[in-house]
Amino acid sequence: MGAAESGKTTLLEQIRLLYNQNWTEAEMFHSKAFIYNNILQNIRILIEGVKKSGEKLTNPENEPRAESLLNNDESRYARFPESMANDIKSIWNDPSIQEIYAKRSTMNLNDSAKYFLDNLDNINKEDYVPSPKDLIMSYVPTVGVQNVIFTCNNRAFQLFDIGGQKIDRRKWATMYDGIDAIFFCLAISEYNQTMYEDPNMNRLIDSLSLLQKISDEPKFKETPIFLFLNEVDVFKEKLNIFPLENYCLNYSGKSEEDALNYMESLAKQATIGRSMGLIYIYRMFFKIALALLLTSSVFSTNPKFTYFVDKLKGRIGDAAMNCSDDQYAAAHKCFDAYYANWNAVPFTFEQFEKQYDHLMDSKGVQGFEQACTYQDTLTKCLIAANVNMDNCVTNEAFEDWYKINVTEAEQFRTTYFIFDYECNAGKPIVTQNFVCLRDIKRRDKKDMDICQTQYNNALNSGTPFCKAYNDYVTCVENVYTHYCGKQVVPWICNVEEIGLKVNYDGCNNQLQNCNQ
Ligand SMILES: Nc1nc2c(ncn2[C@@H]2O[C@H](COP(=O)(O)OP(=O)(O)OP(=O)(O)O)[C@@H](O)[C@H]2O)c(=O)[nH]1
Ligand SMILES: [Mg+2]
Repeated sequence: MGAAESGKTTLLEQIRLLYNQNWTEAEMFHSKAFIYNNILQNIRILIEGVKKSGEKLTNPENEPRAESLLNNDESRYARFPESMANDIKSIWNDPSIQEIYAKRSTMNLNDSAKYFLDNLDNINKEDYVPSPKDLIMSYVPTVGVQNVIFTCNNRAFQLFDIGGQKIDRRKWATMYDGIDAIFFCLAISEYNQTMYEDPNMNRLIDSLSLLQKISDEPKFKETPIFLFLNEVDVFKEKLNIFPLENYCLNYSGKSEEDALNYMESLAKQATIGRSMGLIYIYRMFFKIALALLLTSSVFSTNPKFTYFVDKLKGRIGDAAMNCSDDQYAAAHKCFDAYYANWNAVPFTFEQFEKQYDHLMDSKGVQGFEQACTYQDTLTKCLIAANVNMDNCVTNEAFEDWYKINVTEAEQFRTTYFIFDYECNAGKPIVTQNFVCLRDIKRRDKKDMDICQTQYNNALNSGTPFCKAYNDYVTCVENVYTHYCGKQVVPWICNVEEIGLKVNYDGCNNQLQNCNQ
């Protein structure tokens, strides 16, 4: 859900790409028609932009061409005649148009204008077939309902996409039954824009009141909302040109981060009264990059990217969270009791590690045994509450409970799994080699840095991520063998692999067998 042009269909298309769902010929045909329409609309907006600024086109020959484009067919959904295509190209390359394009955030210009105008030659060919990237970049207003079915984590999902223009919203209520989760898109970049449908209505205000309406809808009382604060890229670009305080009078922040936090606070206000487990807010930092990257081989092997894709899949998986509010609250209590043992104040991962090291240093192997009793109590508590770490205690849960950022949330959550291993299957190795394993962290700093550097270099030179990670694990194993002996290899191998697998499961069959 979300207002028009907030990115709903873009999100759906990305999901389709992730799950390898091809477009049908009819859809292709439909989108292709809109690409021509997008091109014409965009060049018209640019011409109007030059006019409004009181300027003229730099090349006088372009003036009559521009007039004819403005006065020609209202809209166009097919290839341009040769002469019209040439006119558009000539105008697009006009310095005045390029200058106004540079200031595009002042206009309601579609973000993909440049992409399509630059590619006009190709698009206007008789045998042109839009690429996935073209389809993602185009804006095809959704009329009625689209639906996609895909499988993630062995669960089948049916995702509906509905039109966000005012006229379409009237039909929304007919879809409210049987919905398990809502993806809501809010284009935060629109704070300075008004609606096509209602030129007196600010788009951000409209979007927020729509969000509030959905959040307050009795039928969605128990339905989780995944809120995507979208178009962060455009938002950041705009901030310098249109200061946020001119539009949001009670905003007094200074930085980009302040502005983003402010937007998030508006979204929170609109969803006030929802329990934490029923609203998840994400910032779409990746703009529409996800699908574009997916289709580009340069990026699809980039570890950061594959990691991200996996996270998005995880998030979609979260929609299926078979974790009730009660389980979520019970899990929170289990972790609160666990962390109370550690007395890490302030509650940061660094402080937690300090407390851990202190216990190991002061009490030796007994300290480790003590840490394992905390861990056992925690695990028992989670089992008693029938809580599954995978779909209930996500990184987002840690962020939510402890008001920490995602990096720290990941560190805390990963530590749970590593301790779980160390206090069970890995326990004999840890207790038998305790002092060496404890002290190696300090002694081997330089050797470990070498492993890290080799790993970074491998990635930078294009080694596939899983191979680079595997080589890194081998390197670390060698360091541990050198100081503590071969018997500790299964331990370090497992610790390193768990650290990866908790957050990314794309390498499972490509990592070495740790033999334990
Ligand atoms: N720069 C940028 N553009 C985006 C982003 N998300 C979507 N877009 C573009 O915005 C346009 C509108 O996106 P859609 O996904 O079609 O919008 P919608 O919410 O489905 O709109 P309706 O179907 O009319 O309700 C498309 O041209 C997208 O390529 C983003 O995060 N950043
Ligand atoms: Mg749409």
